[in-house]
Amino acid sequence: MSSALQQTATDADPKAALKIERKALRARQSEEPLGSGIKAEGLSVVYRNGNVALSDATFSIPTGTICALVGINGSGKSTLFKAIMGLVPVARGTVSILGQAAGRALARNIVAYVPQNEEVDWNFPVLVEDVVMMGRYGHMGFLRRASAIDKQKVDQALERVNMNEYRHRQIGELSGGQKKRVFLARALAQEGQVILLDEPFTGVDVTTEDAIIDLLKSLRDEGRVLLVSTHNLGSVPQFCDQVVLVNRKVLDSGPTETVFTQQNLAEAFGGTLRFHVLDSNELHDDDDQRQVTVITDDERPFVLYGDDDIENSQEPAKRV
Ligand SMILES: Nc1ncnc2c1ncn2[C@@H]1O[C@H](COP(=O)(O)OP(=O)(O)OP(=O)(O)O)[C@@H](O)[C@H]1O
Repeated sequence: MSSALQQTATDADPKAALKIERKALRARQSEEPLGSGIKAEGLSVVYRNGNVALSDATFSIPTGTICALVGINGSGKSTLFKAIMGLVPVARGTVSILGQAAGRALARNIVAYVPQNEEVDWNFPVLVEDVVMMGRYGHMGFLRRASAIDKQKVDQALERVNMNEYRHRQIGELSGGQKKRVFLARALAQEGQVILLDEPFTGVDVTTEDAIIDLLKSLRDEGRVLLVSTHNLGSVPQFCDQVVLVNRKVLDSGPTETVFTQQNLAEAFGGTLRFHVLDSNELHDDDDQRQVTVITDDERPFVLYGDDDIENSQEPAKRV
C-alpha cells in the first residue's frame, strides 16, 4: 500500500493504524538481538528482613520498546527497578543493559530512573532547573561545573516537557503531574538510553497523561528502552509494545497482544481486580452475543468488547 493510501486508511481506522505501527515496530525489533535492551536472568531480591520480593525473574526487552511492568501492590515492581539501578542488593541472577552488565551501564550513565513520588523528599529546597541539571551530573567533571552544553540540554529537556516557565520554582511547590514532568526532564537531560519510570501516571490528569505517553512514544521511536510500571491497565494496550506481568516472580512477559490477556490479568491480580461484565442482553436487542468486560485496578480501566483479547478489542483502549 502506498504511504498516502495507508495514511487515509489509518486516519479512518485508528485500530488499523495501531496494527501498522506495531507491525513496523516488530520488524525493527526482529533486527535487534533479543535482550539487547534490558535482560534479566534468574533475578532474585531478598530484603534484610527475609522478605523475598522477587524470585528468579527472567525477561528480555529489546531496544526501541515501551514495556509495561504490571502487578498488584507489593508484587515487586519498585524492587525490580531498584535492583536494575543497583539500589538494592541482588541475591541471585544478573541484569544486563544494552548488552553489558548493569553495573557497567550505570557507571556509563545510560540508565535514567524516574522514581515514584513517595520516594522523593519534596521538602528538600531545590529549584526545578537544578533538579533537571542533576541529570547532567554524570556528564560533568569532579567539580560539577555546568558547561554550555549541560545548560542547553537542561533548557531543551524543560521545553520538551513544557515546564520551562516553572524552572525557577521550588520543586516542592509543584503539583504531582508537574513534579513527574520535571523528573522526566531530568531523565531527558541525562540522555539515558534506558529509562525506568515507576508509576508515572499516579496523580496525573488525563491531559498530562496523554502528553507523557506522547513523549514516551517519541523516546521509543528514537530507539530507547522504556520500562514503565503502571496501575492504569486501560493505557497499556494504547502505548506499550511489551508487558512484564509480575507477582513476586515473572508470570509472563512478551508482546502486549499475547501477554496482556484477560486470563493473565486474572492470574496476576488474583481476587484484587474488579471485573464488570455487561452481557449481550444488556447491550443489544439483536443476535450479537458480544459482551463488554471492564477490568480495573481502580485506575484507568481496561475495556474489552467481545470475549476475545486485545486483537479484537476496541483500540486504543477506551476511557470510561
Ligand atoms: N525496604 C524493604 N524492606 C523489606 N521489605 C520491603 C522493602 N521494600 C519493599 N518491601 C516488600 O517487598 C515487596 C515488594 O515491594 P515493592 O515496593 O517492590 O512492590 P510494588 O509492586 O512496587 O508495589 P506498589 O504497586 O504498591 O508500588 C512487598 O512485600 C514490600 O512490602
